[in-house]
Amino acid sequence: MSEGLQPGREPDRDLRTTEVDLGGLVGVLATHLYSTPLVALRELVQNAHDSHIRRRLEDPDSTVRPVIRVRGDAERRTVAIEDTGAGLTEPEIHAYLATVGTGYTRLLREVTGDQSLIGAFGLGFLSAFSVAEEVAVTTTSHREPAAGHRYRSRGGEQYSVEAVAPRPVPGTVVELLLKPEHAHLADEYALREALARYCALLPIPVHVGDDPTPVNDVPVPWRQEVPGDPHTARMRFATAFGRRFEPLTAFPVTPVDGTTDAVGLLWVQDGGTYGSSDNRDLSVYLRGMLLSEDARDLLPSWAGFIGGVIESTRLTPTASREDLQRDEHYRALQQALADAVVDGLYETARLHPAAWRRILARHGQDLLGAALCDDRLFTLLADDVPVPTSQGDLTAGALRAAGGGAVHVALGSGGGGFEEMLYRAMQVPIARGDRYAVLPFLRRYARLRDCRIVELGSESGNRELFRDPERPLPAEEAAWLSAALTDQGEQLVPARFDPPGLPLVLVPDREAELKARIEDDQADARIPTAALRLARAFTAKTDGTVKARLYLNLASPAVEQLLTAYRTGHTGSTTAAGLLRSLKVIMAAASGSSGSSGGDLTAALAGVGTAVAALTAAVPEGLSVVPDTLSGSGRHDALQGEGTA
Ligand SMILES: Nc1ncnc2c1ncn2[C@@H]1O[C@H](COP(=O)(O)OP(=O)(O)OP(=O)(O)O)[C@@H](O)[C@H]1O
Repeated sequence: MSEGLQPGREPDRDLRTTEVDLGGLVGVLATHLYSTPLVALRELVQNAHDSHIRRRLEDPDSTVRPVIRVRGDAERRTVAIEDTGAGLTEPEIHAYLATVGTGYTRLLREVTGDQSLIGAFGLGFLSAFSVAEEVAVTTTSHREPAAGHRYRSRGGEQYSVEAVAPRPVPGTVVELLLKPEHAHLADEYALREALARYCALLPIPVHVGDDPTPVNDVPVPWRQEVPGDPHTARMRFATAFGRRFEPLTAFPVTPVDGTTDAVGLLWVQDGGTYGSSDNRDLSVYLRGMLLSEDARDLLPSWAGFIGGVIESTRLTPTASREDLQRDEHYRALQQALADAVVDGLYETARLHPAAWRRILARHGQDLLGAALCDDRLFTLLADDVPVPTSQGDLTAGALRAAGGGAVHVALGSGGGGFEEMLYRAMQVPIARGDRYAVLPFLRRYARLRDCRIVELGSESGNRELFRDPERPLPAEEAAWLSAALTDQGEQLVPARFDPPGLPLVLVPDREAELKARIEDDQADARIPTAALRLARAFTAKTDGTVKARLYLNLASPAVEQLLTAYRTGHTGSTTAAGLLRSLKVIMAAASGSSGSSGGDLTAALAGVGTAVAALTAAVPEGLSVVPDTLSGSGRHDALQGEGTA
């Protein structure tokens, strides 16, 4: 610790008072405290509101109907905020309006305990100077209805007060002569837009210009006086408030015992969200006044589809009253809002099935991810949320039923590879594991519902697809088949798989594919050097000589017949093998997996013609090239196999 700072020791120096450069301070407060010029209007409307509350507290018998009116005059470049509240006496102008850091409002709240008063810092009025060249406040106090005073100031540092005629009814009008750069604030259309948001929860009607309808005329659904069905009232409010999206449903936020006092409304927004898109939109009000328009961090990060409005007296605003202190109340509210979203979705699923279906269709992708973040949400969504599959969106339950009790998910990115072709032949839908949250969601679903998950494209998934043959093929037969069926870079793998009608399938080696792509000379031009060096260091470890595996289905009648023919020395076996080889090439070309191998398509097509010609060539009476085994049901199956594949 330095010598100058010692705890507990009284300084024995002369105490002097810190000087304040008032001009500088006023300038900073007026110009830099607030992020948008509209905040000045909010502060002045809020003062008008507080003044009405003051009037009610001091003069409970008053019959004056509280009204706030804001007028813009584009030609004169002025905005005026008018109230019929308490007004100010001349000493009050000096003591409160013109004293930075002191206001009457906070005192009044402390004395009366009235929590509907908004002002606290004694700073807000200064914001008028951030948008105005000159400010005039003409006021008549309800205590001295025969006296009028006008405060005037340019810049806020110096001011004058003069006696003027009293206002017809007590109250105040604050007039701003706007700086040229803020002239747009005088546009009444823009004023209406901004004030509708700022004042949505204010209990006193706020009018713009001569409009007889207040900007805040939509009933606030969590206030008791709203008549009719609560859901209708909620939807009405959400529709009026949600600026960017139509609401699909709306549900309440209610105080959580001892934790938060927040009340309000949340809604599910229409408008597609994909994966990580974040359209969270939360406005926070304190004592009826908008504090923050973008308090999205109070909502759970997975709730990109939620909009809402809440109010709470426990949150502490920053002095600019545009943001919130991140204190324990803030954190408690975060938790409460996450619970409110989950409760609301449960309520929607139960009470509003049509809206629930729209939400699932609209936000399925987001909900898949959301379900992973919240256990209760997972339970709600496990059987309802649509999962993108090769056969369109399906629930995990439908996916499982169509997969014979297992959910199938493809890990590859392209889709449409051999797995898909194989499963299409079996009518089994495959979930798109490359889409946001699909794979972890299905893994969790499989654990919850105790069902099998088959991950295609992984080694275990391929093993699941291609089972080992019951008996290994004799080496000599395997060698003959390999020579007859494979092309360069292909490896023959005898196996058993479904459907039995499919005699063989060619599966490209994904790592070899990657290696070929990375080692391609042109990769230099497309991939940054450092990344390419790393990638090549990795692919150097993969062998890459096997570009594709040809799985031969020993459970297929066509293959069985072929082997029988070969074993009996039937002359047609070579022709039949040639046909299968052509089939392989044609299927690989059709499934788009012929890139790295698979043979020449033109040659394969020609091969079909040659085989047909050989099988149908005129032969002497009594000498058949087609043995019985191939002319019966086995042959029929073999042809069917070609057809289905
Ligand atoms: N329209 C008005 N009618 C009557 N009194 C007003 C009006 N506007 C301002 N005042 C008085 O001027 C005081 C200072 O206003 P100012 O906006 O600077 O601070 P505040 O409203 O008290 O607090 P905050 O900075 O939190 O808004 C108020 O407390 C109030 O006593």
